[in-house]
Amino acid sequence: MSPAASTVEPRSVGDLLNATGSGNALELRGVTRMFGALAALTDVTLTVKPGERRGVLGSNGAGKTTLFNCVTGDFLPTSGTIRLFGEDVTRFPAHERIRRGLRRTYQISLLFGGLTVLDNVYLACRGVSRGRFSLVRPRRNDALMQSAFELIEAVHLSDVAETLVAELSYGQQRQLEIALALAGAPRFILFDEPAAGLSPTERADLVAILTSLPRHIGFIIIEHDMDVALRVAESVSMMHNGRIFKEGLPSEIENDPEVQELYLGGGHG
Ligand SMILES: Nc1ncnc2c1ncn2[C@@H]1O[C@H](COP(=O)(O)OP(=O)(O)OP(=O)(O)O)[C@@H](O)[C@H]1O
Repeated sequence: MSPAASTVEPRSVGDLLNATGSGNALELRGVTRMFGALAALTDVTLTVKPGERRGVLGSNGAGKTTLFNCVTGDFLPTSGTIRLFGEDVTRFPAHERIRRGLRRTYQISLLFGGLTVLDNVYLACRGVSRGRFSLVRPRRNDALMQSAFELIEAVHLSDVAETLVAELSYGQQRQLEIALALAGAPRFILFDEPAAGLSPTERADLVAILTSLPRHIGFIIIEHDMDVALRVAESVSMMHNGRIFKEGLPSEIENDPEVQELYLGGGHG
């Protein structure tokens, strides 16, 4: 089964609405997150349609990672609501959101360095499958193993499938993280600065991988590299001081004087 062919049964009326194209994949309404007296997010409202590819840009401390943490359930918002495919998941634990097709990558690597690329991806596929506690040794024609090979190919790592992760380049490890996020028929992925620390060649490879993802998988990409974000995203939300202050097409954002002043001027690290 290829990632493009993956399907998830509808779980709710919201899912059924989305099947006809009238719902949103992700919807935040008035989301605020306080850390003591500090407002990391203030009244954030954001909607992303199924299959849409959204860039979220902003200077250091703008609230981008906190936004992701609220969507994944790593943090609960102080106020506001979060809906995933029409369902209110605001108070759901992270694993319930994963069950509904949400995935994320992290800025920090979470890979098993002592295992091969194939083992890492196979375990990710196994972890989100029904038989995840089986101790039976996998065969190469096992359906999950086939899925693992397809995901490895989708992130351009077929040549190093049997290589230990600790021996991969940094860029290859970031590509592997994308494969892990693709395991188990995701419907929406949050990419947290996937281009950070990559060489120009690796960035070009990353752009090719992200633009080739199956069209039904929507995503948000947080990126400091404006060039990567604007090439991958179809729409962009700009954040500053915990608020979304502008949304538009990549071409509109790129040429916006306020964005240029705030993002390309000072404050961007
Ligand atoms: N766990 C936390 N405890 C206290 N303050 C936090 C916590 N997480 C984030 N913050 C604060 O919330 C604000 C937003 O941080 P956040 O990490 O979301 O920004 P960001 O846009 O992702 O920044 P960067 O681009 O540097 O990763 C910052 O002022 C940060 O110091």
